[in-house]
Amino acid sequence: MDFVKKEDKRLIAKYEDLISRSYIVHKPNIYECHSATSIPNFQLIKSQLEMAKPISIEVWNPSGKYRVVSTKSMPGTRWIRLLTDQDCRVEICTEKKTILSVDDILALIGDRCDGVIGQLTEDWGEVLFSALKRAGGTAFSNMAVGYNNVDINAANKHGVAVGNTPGVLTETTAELAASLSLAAARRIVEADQFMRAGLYDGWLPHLFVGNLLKGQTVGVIGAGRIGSAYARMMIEGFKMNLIYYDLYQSTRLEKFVTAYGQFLQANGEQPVTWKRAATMEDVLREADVISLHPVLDKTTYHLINKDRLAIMKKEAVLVNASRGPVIDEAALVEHLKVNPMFRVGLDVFEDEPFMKPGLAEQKNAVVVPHIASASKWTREGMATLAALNVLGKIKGYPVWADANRIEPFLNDNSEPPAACPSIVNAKQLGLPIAKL
Ligand SMILES: NC(=O)C1=CN([C@@H]2O[C@H](COP(=O)(O)OP(=O)(O)OC[C@H]3O[C@@H](n4cnc5c(N)ncnc54)[C@H](O)[C@@H]3O)[C@@H](O)[C@H]2O)C=CC1
Ligand SMILES: O=C(O)C(=O)CO
Repeated sequence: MDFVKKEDKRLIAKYEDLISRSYIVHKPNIYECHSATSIPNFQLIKSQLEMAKPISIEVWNPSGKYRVVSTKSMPGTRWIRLLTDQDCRVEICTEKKTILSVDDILALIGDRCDGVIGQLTEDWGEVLFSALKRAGGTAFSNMAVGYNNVDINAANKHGVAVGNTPGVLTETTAELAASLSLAAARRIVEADQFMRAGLYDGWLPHLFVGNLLKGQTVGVIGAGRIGSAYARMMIEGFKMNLIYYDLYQSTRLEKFVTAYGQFLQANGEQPVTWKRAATMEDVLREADVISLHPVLDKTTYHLINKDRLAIMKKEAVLVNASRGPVIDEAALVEHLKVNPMFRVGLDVFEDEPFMKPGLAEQKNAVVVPHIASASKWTREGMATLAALNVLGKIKGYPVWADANRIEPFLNDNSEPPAACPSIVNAKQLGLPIAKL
């Protein structure tokens, strides 16, 4: 008997026949090689295994018919069970490095792969989609709602369905944007640092004076799922008035504000109001707190630039929990330097994981590492939706007709519908749509 470390799995995959004949057995941390001497070229195989720079993986249901790769370990186990129950062999990359390169992912795809669950940090373009197609794959899903890291044209060219994970992260992300709004408006992080530094020596009238939100105007740019949920939180929670800018009218949001305003008035309070702005500049000029929630594409790249920062109120709060490049971050750093009362709350950065020079030193910036969707329920749900997107395509299921109504897929107590929850290029690929 001999042993090969589990990290050597990538090359082991080349010797699947040995594994299938039980010469090599999966154990939690190692591969146990039985009857080593009877395996032809065992020493050669072993030295190749030792020389290679392997991609370490963990395997579930090794005998599964369909090979599904996840480029990262994801929260929860339901997503794994849903795949293994449907005859999938699941390989999860356990490599220590945070961001996998295209070469790393090519190695994971290998010669035969039915589908991949990937992450927003990865560059999914021509190279990876052509490799996936060559390996027999037809399905990819981002574990994210945003898919600006994916070249949809390349996916279409190679007939690969691209999934994303809408809805399950709407409230969680909006709550983080609301947290950043409050933290910036009330200078929470600055005050925390002051306290921990032992500088507090008694209450003072001027100590960490910030902005009151009640009765002020909240501006939302991109009033889709998350932008609308954020708007409701700020309106309902802090009785702010709304001004929003989106390419489309958000009728549901407008109706909500109207009804809530009527409720407040009926209770003898000042009603809240809403306005759909004709231009983004109107939002920037009028709002006291502005939160960015559009998709990242050509139309929203550097949406907030030097000129647009200049028209915002000097004491405004700007929040970004969408994508970093929506703001010209270098221009923002300069703006923060000369406008100490202007504050920002940032979850995302232009050159993630880096910040532009100077940003970390600005006290009027609250910065967190892209955690807006980071609640347990949401992250487990994202993993489930991503897995079901890939599974559904592999099994030939239709695409769910309304990606905004994904609750049936998230119920732990029942089996999910036989459908792909959200495939963004379903139309281009001519995929069938499920009846709800
Ligand atoms: N920081 C984080 O962890 C997270 C970030 N996100 C980001 O938030 C984005 C939005 O997510 P959802 O609300 O679910 O998407 P959504 O599709 O419901 O909303 C996006 C909205 O942006 C609008 N829009 C597009 N182009 C625009 C433009 N040029 N000007 C103004 N509005 C424009 C769309 O009309 C749509 O209403 C995602 O694409 C993703 O990049 C999402 C979840 C978590
Ligand atoms: O879903 C997304 O788009 C994220 O940024 C992470 O939740």
